[in-house]
Amino acid sequence: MTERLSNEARGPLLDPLFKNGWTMVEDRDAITKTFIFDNFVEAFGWMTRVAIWAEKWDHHPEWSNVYRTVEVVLSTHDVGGLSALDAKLARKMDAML
Ligand SMILES: C[C@H](O)[C@H](O)[C@H]1CNC2=NC(N)=NC(=O)C2=N1
Repeated sequence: MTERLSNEARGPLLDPLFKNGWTMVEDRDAITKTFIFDNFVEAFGWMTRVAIWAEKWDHHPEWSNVYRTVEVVLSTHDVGGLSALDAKLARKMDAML
């Protein structure tokens, strides 16, 4: 069962991500990061690899791509805010760079 992150759970899950370039979205319980690649093929290839995990975990990013830049926002729509799944997907995105 996915649930919104408690205050106690946030530090351990989110602080490592904040150290890695993720930030909170203003006025929303969501995290965001902008990834810049060498070129479009690198950007889209990374998105494709991430998409396979997103589908496997049934947890999907909000993201947009312009040329070699990918802007990502992660939040759990079913609970109206951040859950452990967002931290898990963020870690996978960083690991797949
Ligand atoms: C029915 C399906 O399992 C849900 O709608 C899933 C799909 N992907 C999802 N992705 C995200 N980011 N949040 C969700 O709450 C979510 N829910």
